[in-house]
Amino acid sequence: MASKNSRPFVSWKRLRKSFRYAAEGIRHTWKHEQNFRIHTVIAVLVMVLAQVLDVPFFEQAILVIAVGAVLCLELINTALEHMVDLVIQTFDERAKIIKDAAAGAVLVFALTAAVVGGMIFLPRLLELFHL
Ligand SMILES: Nc1ncnc2c1ncn2[C@@H]1O[C@H](COP(=O)(O)OP(=O)(O)OP(=O)(O)O)[C@@H](O)[C@H]1O
Repeated sequence: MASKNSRPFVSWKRLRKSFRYAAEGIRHTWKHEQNFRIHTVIAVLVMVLAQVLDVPFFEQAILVIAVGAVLCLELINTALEHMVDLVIQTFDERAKIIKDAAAGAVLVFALTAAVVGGMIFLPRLLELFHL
């Protein structure tokens, strides 16, 4: 029997497979979760606006982290929703708490990202429109 230790340090086949499965998870979430689609479109618009307003590189990096984290939380929220549905098919107060808390985590970080976006964009937009 081949032991785990005899595996190569990097198996390109396994690496390709793990990327494929991750892409399938993202595709599934895009297809079935409206909030993920909305956040993805907002993420793209935020990065386009950052280019248009010539936001400095470091602040763009902060924006990338903020929008990326929102999308990651959406994916984790979707995973949790499915896990709960797999384990509990009836109404259960604990299932409600798990789903609501996970949704709350997405909301908290989405609001945090919105504040970060406001801090970066608002002064530039006000200056642009001479306000
Ligand atoms: N098994 C359950 N027991 C108790 N409450 C549940 C259960 N499943 C869902 N809920 C409640 O219904 C809400 C919506 O759950 P649902 O699984 O439909 O997720 P969703 O947020 O609507 O996701 P989607 O975007 O896929 O529609 C949850 O946040 C939770 O309050």
